[in-house]
Amino acid sequence: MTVTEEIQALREGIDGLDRELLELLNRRMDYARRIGEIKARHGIDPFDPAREEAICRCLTARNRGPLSDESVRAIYREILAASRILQQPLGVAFLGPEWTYSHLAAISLFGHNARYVPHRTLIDVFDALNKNLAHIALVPVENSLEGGIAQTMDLLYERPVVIVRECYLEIAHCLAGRGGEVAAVKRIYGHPHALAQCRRWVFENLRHAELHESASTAQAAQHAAKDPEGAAICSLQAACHHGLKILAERVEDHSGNTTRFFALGHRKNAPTGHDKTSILFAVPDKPGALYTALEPFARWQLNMTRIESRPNRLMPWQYLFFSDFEGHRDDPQIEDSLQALSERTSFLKILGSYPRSDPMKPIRFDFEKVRFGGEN
Ligand SMILES: C=C(O[C@@H]1C=C(C(=O)O)C=C[C@H]1O)C(=O)O
Repeated sequence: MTVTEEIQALREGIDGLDRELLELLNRRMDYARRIGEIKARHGIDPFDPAREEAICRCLTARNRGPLSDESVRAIYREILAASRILQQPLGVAFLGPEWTYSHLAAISLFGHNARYVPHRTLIDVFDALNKNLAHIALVPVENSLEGGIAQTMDLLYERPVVIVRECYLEIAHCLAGRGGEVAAVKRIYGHPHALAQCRRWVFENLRHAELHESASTAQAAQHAAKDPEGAAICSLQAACHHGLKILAERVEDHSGNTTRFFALGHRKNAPTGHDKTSILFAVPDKPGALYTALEPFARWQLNMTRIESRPNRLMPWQYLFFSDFEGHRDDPQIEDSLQALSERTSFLKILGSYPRSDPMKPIRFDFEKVRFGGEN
């Protein structure tokens, strides 16, 4: 057998499997369409994030390779997106323009087959959800280097929203320009957070360049595309989208730069057995108030994964606490703790229970694939 014949024989195997896969996928879509019809008749929201996460979790648990678990998830992200679109295209509002890290986070959760609508400000993103112009609002919550995103925290306090998903995205910045070399760059465009995250690299490599703040990393790429002597600090995807050349990769000062995002909706999730719950509360101004409020969580051995305070802007010198812990609000121990908490706090808002993601395994976008699609 020649090499060509050998490859041809194996390709026949692949072609046969692809035909079977297509047949199976269409049968799967048919079930989803039928479920969609039942949901439409009964006014049920077509999108069920907890069910989707349960499917992915069950499949990755069964997976014996050679597919990696990340690949199984990536494939199912798109299968689920194609399935959802048969029921109703999912409208996702995010902080634009296109190819911001928020856009990438949204794609990592909902696949390429959704109706993504960029908005100019975080307030507009929340408004899109509250005015029912989108099913989901995708917002950044905290960054591993810079901490909580103040405006998101304030809006979570003010607006009636429910957290339905979380995701951690690795923030990998590049320096991208219209051409030339790093040394020829006279102006650097970047979002203030991105500039701050690359401060040392810029000092060491482009000490004399002027720094220009942009409203987003994607807008920085737009500016760089118009300035022959300029460059942007942005994602590879934003650079490719604006036809920029990658002058340097991974220019952030610390590896492990990760941003956490919330997908907000209106409907409470069912438990998946692997959830996290986020709450927001204020305590009365008296000794031991915070300790007393949290005591039931310790008694039930609930794992608190975050606690962060923000000034309450409606009541000066009072504080709001944002806290996350493992488990679902319907779990008996958490129900009990939340009941006790409501009696010991001056304000309590349960922001939602949602499938838990691992901050140590953030979503990474495939660099090679992006470069292949771009100019470089
Ligand atoms: C088909 C359904 O609707 C949507 C599509 C899903 C799927 O394709 O498996 C899962 C959850 C929902 O977001 C369902 O609720 O089961």
